[in-house]
Amino acid sequence: RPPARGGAGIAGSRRGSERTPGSSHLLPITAYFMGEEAPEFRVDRITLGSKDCQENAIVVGDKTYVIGRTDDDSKSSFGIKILDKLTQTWIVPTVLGAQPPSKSHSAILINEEKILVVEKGVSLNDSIWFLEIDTPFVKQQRKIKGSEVVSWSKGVLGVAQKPVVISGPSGVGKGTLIAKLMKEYPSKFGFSVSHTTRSPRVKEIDGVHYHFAGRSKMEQDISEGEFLEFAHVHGNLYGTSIEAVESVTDEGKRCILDIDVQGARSVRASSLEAIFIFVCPPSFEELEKRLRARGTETEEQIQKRLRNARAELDQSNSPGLFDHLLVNDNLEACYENLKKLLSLDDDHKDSDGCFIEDGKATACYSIMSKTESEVFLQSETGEVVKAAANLLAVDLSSLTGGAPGRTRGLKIHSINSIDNCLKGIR
Ligand SMILES: Nc1ncnc2c1ncn2[C@@H]1O[C@H](COP(=O)(O)OP(=O)(O)OP(=O)(O)O)[C@@H](O)[C@H]1O
Ligand SMILES: Nc1nc2c(ncn2[C@@H]2O[C@H](COP(=O)(O)O)[C@@H](O)[C@H]2O)c(=O)[nH]1
Repeated sequence: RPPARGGAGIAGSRRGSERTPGSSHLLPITAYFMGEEAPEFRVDRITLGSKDCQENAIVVGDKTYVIGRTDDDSKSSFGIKILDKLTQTWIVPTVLGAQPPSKSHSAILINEEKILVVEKGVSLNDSIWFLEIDTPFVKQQRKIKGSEVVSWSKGVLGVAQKPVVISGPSGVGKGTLIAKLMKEYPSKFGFSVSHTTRSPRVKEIDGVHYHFAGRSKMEQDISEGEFLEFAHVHGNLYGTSIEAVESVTDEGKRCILDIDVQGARSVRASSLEAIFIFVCPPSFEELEKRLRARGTETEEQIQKRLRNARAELDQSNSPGLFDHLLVNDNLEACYENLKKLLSLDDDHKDSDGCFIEDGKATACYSIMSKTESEVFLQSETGEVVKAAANLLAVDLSSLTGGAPGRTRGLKIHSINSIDNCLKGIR
């Protein structure tokens, strides 16, 4: 809200079956059917076995994941089915996460947790996806739902600066400080727009200050793993959707979260690496004065917020929770201190780790082979292999995140010749 505004718990598969290292491999579904007896499998409108790889079957232990494409009248989408070899049954899993564009693709098993899917006919930036089949998030969701789950996660080149979590009691000036920061550095920082069940204040805009949401829809989205954190604050439900944070980061900006202490605790416990700042008032009396002067709450609400403020101030010293405490006495002085804190954190300098000049150009790569940490992609645009960009290596050694957000830390570089590529494989 700059400055209007601001959980608990991110979300992990049953994996009973044994897997022999090296037993996983990629094969066309047709080959699978030819080689082994399989139960009847009817998928309406999945294109099977074409040269364009509109479907793949990937064997992981006792399961075969079939990633296909279904077309209905208006659009095509991915269809995923799992063949359980032990029970000889087909399972249709719940598929979480935004799915790839679904044109045509190639796929390969990266490890027992995820499958790399490379889309063709879209920009390189949009072409790399992971289908998570047994990551901690998928395991957790499987437990919650009591049924089979898989989840998409988009691969993003490079790493971003750590998000900044700002907490502190209501009325201390978090929103005011954030608004100053966003005004001075509009291209550097982006605000994580939270969801809340509270009613909008005058001048608050849906989608800008908050996503104002109905409780049942918000609770459903939380149960489906869409939230990084959520909390009941001053009688309402507030939460940070994963999309709120990822969309800021996708724009190349550093994400600022204005959330309460419970939310900060949840983010600390999540996989999101962030900087945590607690903003204190110079005194309790001054806090009360600011809350009243803002004039946005009823007397009853002010009393509730002040009661909660005492508890939040008590928790500001919780070991390992906040990295920095800032006292907001004089606004300008506090803002300067905030800026100092943020520029000190340069351990994650902006870098996209990408050596490809134009990630926006349409790409048509398919998976050629893989080593321990790299996957080699070959361009299908025609020309022979001599052009550098015809062969790409995707370095998967430093991936971070994953479903239910993005998989970041991809590095892609071009390979000069097929010989270099083969050397990598040998
Ligand atoms: N250093 C300061 N000195 C005096 N007033 C301040 C100072 N900082 C902020 N204020 C004022 O205090 C009021 C509360 O500030 P703000 O709305 O930014 O608080 P907040 O921490 O974001 O509250 P909430 O958690 O309820 O969203 C505002 O009217 C703001 O103008
Ligand atoms: N845990 C979360 N807390 C949040 C979130 N968004 C805002 N907040 C906090 O709520 C209070 C009240 O905000 P207000 O706009 O009603 O005054 C404040 O402390 C915010 O920091 C959220 O997504 N998660």
